[in-house]
Amino acid sequence: MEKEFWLQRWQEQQIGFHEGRFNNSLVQYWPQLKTPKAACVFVPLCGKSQDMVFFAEQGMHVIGIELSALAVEAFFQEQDLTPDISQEDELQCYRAGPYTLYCGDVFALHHEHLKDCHWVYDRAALIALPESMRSHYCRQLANILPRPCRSLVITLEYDQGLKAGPPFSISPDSLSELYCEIAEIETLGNCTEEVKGISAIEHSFALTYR
Ligand SMILES: C[S@@+](CC[C@H](N)C(=O)[O-])C[C@H]1O[C@@H](n2cnc3c(N)ncnc32)[C@H](O)[C@@H]1O
Repeated sequence: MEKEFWLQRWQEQQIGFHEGRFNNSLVQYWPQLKTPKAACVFVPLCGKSQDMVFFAEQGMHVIGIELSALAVEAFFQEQDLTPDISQEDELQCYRAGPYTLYCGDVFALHHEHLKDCHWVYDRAALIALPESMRSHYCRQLANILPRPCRSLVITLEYDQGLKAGPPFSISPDSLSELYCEIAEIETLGNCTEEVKGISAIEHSFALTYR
């Protein structure tokens, strides 16, 4: 999607993707990744997701990247935190408590930003991107993340003929095509979800980056 599309969604508060509570699959499957205390988790395309609070409550440091300053500022406001704001090249960095949120394009991040992040949480990030951007996104993460690195990835699968994305439908086969050369993929489970009034399957995967 064009950046303008997302900035406008936030401007108009068309944020139906925002759950406002911890994601059920996150709560169910994250413990299986056995993250050590005080680890650092990267949340790409983070919006103002409450899931970042889930990680902070477990003693983790959270690094997020989000295009919209409205989303980043709303997140800190809702957490009652006043961030320090600095400019780092093309990115604005907001820091307060256990959160470091970069405002800008995920493709502007580099290794230095994530050097301590051995964990990743991708909910509504990969599936927010059109097909033309997906492999670029997966390769970008693979290039900038340290090793070892594990990721919880949550996708939605539904009949794309019934509704246009985002969110885009990504089946386990498509996920495997995107990541087979980048990571070992373990299927964790699935459940049914409603997306734009139609039935979808939410799939959860644990990736171990090669
Ligand atoms: C579907 S929302 C999901 C937000 C969050 N992960 C959640 O679960 O609520 C996708 C988010 O990605 C952001 N986004 C889209 N393209 C981006 C890019 N190239 N770099 C950084 N953020 C981006 C959008 O502004 C939007 O907030």
